[in-house]
Amino acid sequence: METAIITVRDVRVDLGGHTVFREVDLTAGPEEIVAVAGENGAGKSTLLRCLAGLQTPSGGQIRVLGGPPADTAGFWREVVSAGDEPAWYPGLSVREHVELVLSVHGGGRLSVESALSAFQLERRAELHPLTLSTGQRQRVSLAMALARPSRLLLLDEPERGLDADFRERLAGILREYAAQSGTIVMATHDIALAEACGARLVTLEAAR
Ligand SMILES: Nc1ncnc2c1ncn2[C@@H]1O[C@H](COP(=O)(O)OP(=O)(O)OP(=O)(O)O)[C@@H](O)[C@H]1O
Repeated sequence: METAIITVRDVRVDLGGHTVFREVDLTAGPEEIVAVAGENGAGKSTLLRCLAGLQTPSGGQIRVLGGPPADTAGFWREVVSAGDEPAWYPGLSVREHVELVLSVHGGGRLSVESALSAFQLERRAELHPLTLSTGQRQRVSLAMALARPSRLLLLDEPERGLDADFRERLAGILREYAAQSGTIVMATHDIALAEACGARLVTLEAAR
């Protein structure tokens, strides 16, 4: 029987005195990519925060990797979350940012060189991320997320800032991650990317 990596049952989130969404159900298994679509404000980022243990639901149940999601070191050894632009370390190049992730979380998935190559960053490797374009910085952020070993990727609008060619390339990278027993849940406004990934599309409806 397939082991669920994520189970969301009848979840509701209230924020600032308003219900963001209610009655949300979601499951994701190994080798599965789930794309969460929905209008601005539907709660896609909020749902990802719940899956990351960074937001407690107001009702319902969430299990991630067999237990409630928890913002703990053990949890983050298996889970990678990439959304808002990370805080770039002063004085560290693109290459050193990737090296830093691998030195903290362990290597084994992608080498520094293969991560730089997969994300077409070789010619920018010695620069500081803040000297790169928006899309190039997004590629660094994704390279850091994909280089280290993990079982679950939580991606908030991974397409942000990426050109059409690179979105196509990203679809292949994400498919490969899933094919290696990974699970991905991503919030996206790019249905073509979701389809190119072979993702199961789930549309989140904002509470009215
Ligand atoms: N800390 C907070 N306090 C009050 N309301 C919040 C808070 N965080 C989010 N919200 C509200 O929750 C709703 C959902 O926000 P969220 O960012 O999850 O939407 P989204 O679907 O990711 O939107 P987008 O497509 O624009 O990225 C919004 O109406 C937002 O204003």
